[in-house]
This record gives sequence, C-alpha cells and structure tokens, in this order.
Amino acid sequence: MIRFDNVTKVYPRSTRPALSDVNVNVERGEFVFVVGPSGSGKSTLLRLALREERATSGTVLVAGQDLGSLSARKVPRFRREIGAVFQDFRLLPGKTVDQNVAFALQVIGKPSSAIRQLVPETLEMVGLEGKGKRLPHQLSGGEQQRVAIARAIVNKPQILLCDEPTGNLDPKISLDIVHLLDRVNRTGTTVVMATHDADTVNQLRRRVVQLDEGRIVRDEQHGTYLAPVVPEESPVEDPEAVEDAEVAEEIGDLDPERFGGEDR
Ligand SMILES: Nc1ncnc2c1ncn2[C@@H]1O[C@H](COP(=O)(O)OP(=O)(O)OP(=O)(O)O)[C@@H](O)[C@H]1O
Repeated sequence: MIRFDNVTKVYPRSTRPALSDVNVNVERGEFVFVVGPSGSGKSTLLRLALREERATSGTVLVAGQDLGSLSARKVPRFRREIGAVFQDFRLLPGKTVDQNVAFALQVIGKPSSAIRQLVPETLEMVGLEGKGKRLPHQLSGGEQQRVAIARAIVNKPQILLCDEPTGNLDPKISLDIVHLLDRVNRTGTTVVMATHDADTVNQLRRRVVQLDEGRIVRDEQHGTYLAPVVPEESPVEDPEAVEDAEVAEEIGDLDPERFGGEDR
C-alpha cells in the first residue's frame, strides 16, 4: 500500500539528507508507528507519501501510484485516497464541526444527500455526536483532534497519515486519540502515525519503524519505543546569560541600598 525503495530526500540548500536510502513496505490494513528523535525524518517520510514533497532519488509507491511520475494535475485525485491528520488540527475556525467535516466532501463534489448521511455517521464514530453545531474554539484540544480525524476519514480513504496527532494533547487524551486511530485501522484503513510519544507506542504494541538521522534503524512488528533521554540544559551555558549575570553583579555592587546609600 505504501512502498519506499531506496528513497533519499535532500531538501534544497541542505547538505545532509533528511532521508537516506530508506526501504519500507507497509501492507494494506497495517498500523505503523514511525518514531525517532526530532529531525530524524518522520515528517519528511509522511510528506513524501502525501506527495507534498518528491524524493531526490528512489521510488515512492502509494496506493498503486508511482509518485515520482505522477503529474501535478493528478495529485488532487491521488490525495482523495489519503486522509491526513496533523499536530495542529488545521480546522477552519469560522466553520462549525459539521461544516468542517462536510467541507472535505463538498470539495470533491459529493452530493448533499450523501453529505447529510456521512457527516453525522462519522462524528458518531469519533465520539462527537451532538457537537456538530459547535465552532472549533468551543471544543477541547482532544475534541478538535477528533474533528480533524472525522474530516480525514469521512471520505473513507484507503490510507490515513498522521503527523504527531497527539503532540499538543495531554497523556490521557493522547491515548484516547490513538485508540480511536486503532479503531479506524480496524475498519480496514491503513494507518501510519509519526510520533515522539513512547507511552502510546508502548501501549498499542503495533509495528514500529524507527528513524535516526534519516535512516531506518529498527523495524519491528509489535514493537516498543524507548524515547531518547534529552540531557537537561545547564542554567549558565548560554554565554549571553553569563554576561548578563556578571553585569547584574556589577550593578549590585553599585546598589546604594547595599552600601549605605541611604546615608547620603
Ligand atoms: N522544508 C525543509 N527544508 C530544509 N530542510 C528541512 C525541511 N524540512 C525538514 N528539513 C530538515 O530535514 C530533517 C528531517 O526533518 P523532519 O521534519 O522530517 O524530522 P522529524 O523527525 O519529523 O522532526 P520533528 O519530530 O521535530 O518534527 C531535519 O534536519 C530538518 O531540519
């Protein structure tokens, strides 16, 4: 369903490849976590699969299409097969929940009778029944992400690509969202989710593809993820902060209150 053969991606004006000779094959119906530290290439992998970017070399095949030879004119039709969910939800702020989800169908010319049926059905599936008339700002973060998922799946895409969908949510809500994606997967949709979130990866025990500096370093069925430990920053490692501290000390030396200035 998604296949990368020897894929390398070097962004313009960049010397280091964002992805380096990546080979991965995601079968129809799989649920795959793409994990790795910041900058390891997770988003780049998803952008290539969505044809937002093109590979510098190698072949990207998605839903039977070779994306290297797909003309720009055919990209919109290709994207209809694919739902996408992002960390920042990307909802239309002036439209209600119903309208946000319906919009995804209107742009592809679905008749209004189908829209009237599909929108409530999908909102029920994501647990948002009764919230269709609200605007995005009247929802919690977790609920907004459910709207984004409803919008992504309302057209029943073959593939759902999710880039850090739980990045802005607290741990319990994140787990609810991942369980929802798991349910979507069980309806037959292939799901690929990029994440830093080790807890949710370890709860689900699905396939884990781990990237490091643009290379696949691990690919395990029923995998786990041990997120790298980021060393704590030393409070005085910034040279400007050190200079500020020294200046503050000098000013302190001149502080009249500290040196009997009140006697002057
Ligand atoms: N549009 C771009 N132009 C140039 N370099 C880019 C661009 N997008 C990403 N990169 C670089 O490519 C590398 C991989 O970035 P990418 O966003 O794919 O990583 P990531 O694993 O998704 O990171 P994060 O978890 O922080 O989102 C990084 O070195 C990044 O700086």
